[in-house]
Amino acid sequence: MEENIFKSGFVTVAGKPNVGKSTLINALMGQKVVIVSEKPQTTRNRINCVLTEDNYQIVFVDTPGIHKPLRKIGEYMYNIAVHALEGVDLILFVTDATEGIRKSDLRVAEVINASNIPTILVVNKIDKLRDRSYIQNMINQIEDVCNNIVESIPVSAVTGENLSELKLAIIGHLPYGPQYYPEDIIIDKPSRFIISEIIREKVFNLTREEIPHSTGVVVEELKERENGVLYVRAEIYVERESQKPIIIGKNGNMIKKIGELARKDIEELFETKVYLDLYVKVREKWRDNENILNKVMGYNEEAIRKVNKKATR
Ligand SMILES: Nc1nc2c(ncn2[C@@H]2O[C@H](COP(=O)(O)OP(=O)(O)OP(=O)(O)O)[C@@H](O)[C@H]2O)c(=O)[nH]1
Repeated sequence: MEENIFKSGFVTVAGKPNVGKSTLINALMGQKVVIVSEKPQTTRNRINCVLTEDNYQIVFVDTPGIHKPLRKIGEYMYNIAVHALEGVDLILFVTDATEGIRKSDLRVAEVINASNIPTILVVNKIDKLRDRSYIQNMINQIEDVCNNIVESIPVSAVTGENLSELKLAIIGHLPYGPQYYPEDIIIDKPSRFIISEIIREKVFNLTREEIPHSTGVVVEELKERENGVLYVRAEIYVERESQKPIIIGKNGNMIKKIGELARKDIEELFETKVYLDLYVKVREKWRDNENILNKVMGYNEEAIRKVNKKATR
């Protein structure tokens, strides 16, 4: 492959929580690689998703939504998101068309403007709009704050409207460059992380109120047994004793459901039979416990620094 005809680059997908960043990445990737839920602040970590074709490689950097941090974990998520803007080739700034432009979008716009990195504004969820005449006004409001917007494209990550135009625009703004990852890599995280994310997605989607945000998942053991079955032992952390029975559910129904759905997804992804052993543990205030965040969940300063593209290359 000649380098001078191959385009490549790191593309950070940024925006406030719940605007559809992860859904957009899955749609552009053509398969589900990152978790999605209808609740804000689902994405907690930085995840690189790699799309390789004959003449280009796009490395999408999925980030937590940029929002005011309330806890230690929120601070971590904020830092990850802001640092993920450093040193990349392009930013996709995603907004939610159904909400209009809010103060929280303008705060993100200021952070993106300060980065000086070429940015495509993506106005998402247009499938939900009854009147599309407001879109241009939203674009103008963002362009007033962000001097680095190179193009603005309304899309729907769910119906796929305008996604091929968006993909062409992304490739158009990428530099010529090397293939950073081998073509069989689609996500640059260890298996344990990917599995814990799949389980976390099920908890997020099946539980309500404060439960989803109070839970964390740690894969404690992962090994292939002699019969070819992949054995996974994972712990679901909750913050209070009273939350434990909610995750377990009546007669263990909830944890069974979480396990069944997660097992199916893990089996599909790893193309093997899986035995999933789930436990619920109370870890008081784990979201403010630096030791748990750093050592157990891998949310640490080093991980934040690693978001810099130069370090990844
Ligand atoms: N109707 C519609 N819904 C969408 C679209 N894109 C995303 N959604 C929904 O919006 C919700 C949030 O989507 P996510 O992809 O998890 O959003 P996110 O920005 O990654 O969220 P955080 O992880 O909180 O930062 C989900 O319920 C999606 O199904 C879209 O184009 N149209």
